Amino acid sequence: MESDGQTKPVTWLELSVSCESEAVEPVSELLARYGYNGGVAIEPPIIPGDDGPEYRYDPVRPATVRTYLALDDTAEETRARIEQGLWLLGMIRPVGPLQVRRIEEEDWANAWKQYYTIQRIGARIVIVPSWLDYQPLPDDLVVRLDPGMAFGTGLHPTTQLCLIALEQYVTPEMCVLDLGCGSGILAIAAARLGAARVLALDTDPIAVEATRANAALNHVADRIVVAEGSLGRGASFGHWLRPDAEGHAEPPSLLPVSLPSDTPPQFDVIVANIIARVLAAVAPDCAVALRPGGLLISSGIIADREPDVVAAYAAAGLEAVFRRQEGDWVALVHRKP
Ligand SMILES: C[S@@+](CC[C@H](N)C(=O)[O-])C[C@H]1O[C@@H](n2cnc3c(N)ncnc32)[C@H](O)[C@@H]1O
Repeated sequence: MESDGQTKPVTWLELSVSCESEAVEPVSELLARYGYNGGVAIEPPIIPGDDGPEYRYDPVRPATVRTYLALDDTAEETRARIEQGLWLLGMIRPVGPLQVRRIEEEDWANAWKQYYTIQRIGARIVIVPSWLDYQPLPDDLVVRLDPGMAFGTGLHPTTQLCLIALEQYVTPEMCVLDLGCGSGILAIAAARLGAARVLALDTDPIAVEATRANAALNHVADRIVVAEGSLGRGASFGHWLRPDAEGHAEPPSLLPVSLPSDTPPQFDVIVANIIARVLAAVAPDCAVALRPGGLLISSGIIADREPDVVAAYAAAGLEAVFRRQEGDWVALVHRKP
C-alpha cells in the first residue's frame, strides 16, 4: 500500500475481518476491491520462530485480513457494500464480523505493515512479502511475492502442500508446468529449486499479470514463460469458482497456441493446484504432457472428491506415488510410467 503521490486525508478507517485460512483469499479479494490503493494486509495466525525473524504458521487459529478506507463522504456506503459482500461469503464458509477502527494519519502510515509476515514452508522455501526485508539463511530459497488480486499468498494449505511436494521432487534442469499459476508462487518456487524452464498457465488474466510481475520481482522471468490459457481440456472450463463452469468438448490443441517455439513438448513435473473436477478432466492431457517417468503434483482436492481424481488418473495410466492431507485438502503425486 504505497503512496500514490496524492494528498491523503488525515483520518482513516481500519476494517478488519477474522477468518479461517481457507477464507483469507476471498475475503482479501473483497477488501482489496474497496480498500485504499487496493491494498490488504493479512495477519496470519503465527507462532514466533525460536530464533531469527521467521514465524511459523499456526493452522489452528483464525487469520485477520485488514484494509483501510479514507474517512470521507463515501466511506459509509463502501463499508455497507463490504458488509454485504462478507454476508454473501459467510454463506459459503464462516467469516467473522467486520470490525471498524478509526485511526489518524500518523498511525496509519505504519499500522498496516506490521501485519504482514514471512512464512517458512517445507525445509527451505521462504515466502517474503515484497516490501519486507529478509536476510536469507544460507540454504533458504526465497520467493518474494506481492499479493495482488491473484490467488497464491502461500497461506492456503493447498498451496503449501504443492510447495512441499515441489521441494521434494524438483531437481535442477527440470522442465516444469505450473497449471493454474495464480500469483506465480509455485512457478517461482520451481525456478528457485533449479528448474531450467517453467511454463506458467492460467485462464485468469489477473493471475497471468501477477505471475509475470512476481517472476520479474524474483529475477527469474528468463526461466518462466507465462501465458493465458490451460492444458488440453482445461481450456474448455469457464471461471473455476462458478458452479456452472464445466469442461466439455475436447479442445483443438494441448497447449495454448501463442507459446514460444522453444517451449518443451513434455514436462518433467506438472504442478496443478486447481479443483477436483478440473484436475479429473485434464488427467489425459497431463498424461500426454508428461515425459515418461514425469510427475504430476495435484492439489486443491477436497477429500470427498479424491476418488474421482484418483479414478481419472488411473484411467489415464498414471501411477500413484504419494498422498498428503491437510484438514479437508488432499494433494497427490502421480508418475507416468
Ligand atoms: C487455487 S489457485 C492456485 C494458485 C497458485 N498456483 C497456488 O498454488 O497458490 C487456482 C488457479 O487456477 C486457475 N485456473 C482455474 N481453472 C483453470 C483451468 N481450467 N486452467 C488453468 N488455470 C485454471 C485459477 O484462475 C487460479 O489462479
